[in-house]
Amino acid sequence: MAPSATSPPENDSNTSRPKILIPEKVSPDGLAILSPHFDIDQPKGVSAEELISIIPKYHGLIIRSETKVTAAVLAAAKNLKVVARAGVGVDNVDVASATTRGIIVVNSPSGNIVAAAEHTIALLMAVARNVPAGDRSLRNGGWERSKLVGTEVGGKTLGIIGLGKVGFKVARMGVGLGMKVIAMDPYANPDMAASASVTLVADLPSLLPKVDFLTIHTPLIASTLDLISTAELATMKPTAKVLNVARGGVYNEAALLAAIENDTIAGAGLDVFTSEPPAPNSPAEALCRHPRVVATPHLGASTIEAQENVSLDVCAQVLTILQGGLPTSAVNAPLILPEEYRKLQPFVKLVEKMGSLYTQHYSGKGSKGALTGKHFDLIYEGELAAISNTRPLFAALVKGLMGVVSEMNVNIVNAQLVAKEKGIVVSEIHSGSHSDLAYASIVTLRSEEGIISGYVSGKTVYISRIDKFFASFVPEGLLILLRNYDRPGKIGGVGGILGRHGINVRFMSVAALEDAGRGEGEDEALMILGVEGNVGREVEGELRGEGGILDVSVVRL
Ligand SMILES: NC(=O)c1ccc[n+]([C@@H]2O[C@H](COP(=O)([O-])OP(=O)(O)OC[C@H]3O[C@@H](n4cnc5c(N)ncnc54)[C@H](O)[C@@H]3O)[C@@H](O)[C@H]2O)c1
Ligand SMILES: O=C(O)[C@H](O)COP(=O)(O)O
Repeated sequence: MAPSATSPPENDSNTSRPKILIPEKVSPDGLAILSPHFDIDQPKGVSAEELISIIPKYHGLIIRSETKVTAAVLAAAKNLKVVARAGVGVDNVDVASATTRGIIVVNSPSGNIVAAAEHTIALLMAVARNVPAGDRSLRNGGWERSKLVGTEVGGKTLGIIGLGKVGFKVARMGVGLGMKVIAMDPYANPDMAASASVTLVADLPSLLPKVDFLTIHTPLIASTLDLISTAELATMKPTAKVLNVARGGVYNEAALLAAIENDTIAGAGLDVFTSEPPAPNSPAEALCRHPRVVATPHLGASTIEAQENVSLDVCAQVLTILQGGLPTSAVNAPLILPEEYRKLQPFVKLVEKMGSLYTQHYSGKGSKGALTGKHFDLIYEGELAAISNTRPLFAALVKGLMGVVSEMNVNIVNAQLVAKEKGIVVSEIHSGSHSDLAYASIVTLRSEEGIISGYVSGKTVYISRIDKFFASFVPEGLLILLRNYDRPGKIGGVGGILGRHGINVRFMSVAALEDAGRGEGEDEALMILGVEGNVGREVEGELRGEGGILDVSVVRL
């Protein structure tokens, strides 16, 4: 069966434990979570070509902003289940390509927010008070007091573009410094902004001419690339200074350099660049050397605390994913609330088993077993029906259906794509609470050829129905399903055949027709045997030949 987000990975044939590659400096705190379970490699200075050549043997990749996880890297990563970004920005990861391949990308959305906001304030104060210039001068034997007169930030206007997690923290810190804070973010919550004494404005023309300091805290996306360029800078006060602790490219670097050189604006504090480190002879390099620019080498998240946070955050998620669970911060998967996760987890296992049972039980029965073009109803009854986000169950079904017939790595990230590609249509039906249900929740998989139902008790999953037969058995290990006439002596005959072939019977359950379902000639039962041993074609043939046996299927769950 192909490994996925809902099952532990198969190991590379040369290793005994799954392997994790960490080509950048990641705090050891999180690595301690992983080392008991996985082999961790931390090579230094891995080039793009080297990454492509070594990635096939790894199941997890943990990175920061320096490693470029390109489509070519992901194409070579035949065992990879997860790319974990120990930080926020995933602009160095080809997320679309990872999604297509079913590779989960996770990040740490909040671990370094305080660090980034504080670094913004550090740059704000540094550019306002010429701290680096004073330090440089003194080191060179100077004592330049009059040349380095700064400006106070208290009472000044701080403009923020992007009032998300970092932007909002910066806003609160700015207010704390006595600044007037105005912000532009079309998706910001106006109530939250008002509660933090931030005035929201509708657009850049309403913001730029007013600010003494401008800071951007958006991601770098198509709509924010070159957000501030020559035209925008020209509308600002010549005394204004700009800050960038978000991503290189939100200010056009050439335009920013020109604006500082021709006194359109007064200076800049920059932590991030379009190319890191800045390319030789590029505008970014000239900005870094400019006397009115304070520059740092992408240090926004580089605090001990932030690195501990992000490391713990992503390593916990890598462990969860590689052990078959759902991550808390997947970039390319639907979010699921923790309380929903607790409720859903056993059902994820159940539905995957049901899908796998479906494919194996109905396969070999002519075209009826084929999955392409098949329509399934996945029906949730009882408490489960009240949960709206059942995407993990949908994914578990597709994985279960496909897992036994395909090498494809199906998981919550790519399940919809895979289902579409294979022509599998699943209608999820939330059928509400029924007081007469025997269990708190029942899941039913219904298709043209039959019905499979199941339930969960504690952490154990059970199948309660196959077609017209009602049973209760744990769908685990090697099972033989025998449809037979419900007459005495069947069990002995079957037991004799299995015994002759050295097959051990772990359990046996007989599923009968519901009384109401008994009609004329319906004297059938379904025998479910949990077995250990090798059930080959010969055994199957002998079972089929046994008098009164109508149908045999062997499934491994
Ligand atoms: N320098 C560092 O070390 C460092 C550290 C942490 C975060 N970051 C970067 O900071 C940025 C912000 O991070 P965050 O966690 O606050 O992100 P976030 O997603 O919480 O916030 C981004 C905000 O930008 C807003 N936005 C998007 N497009 C916009 C537009 N065109 N105009 C105005 N607002 C727009 C969004 O509505 C959102 O509120 C990211 O690029 C992240 O990678 C850098
Ligand atoms: O996106 C982020 O989290 C920051 O830019 C931090 O990047 P880093 O992990 O490379 O310091």
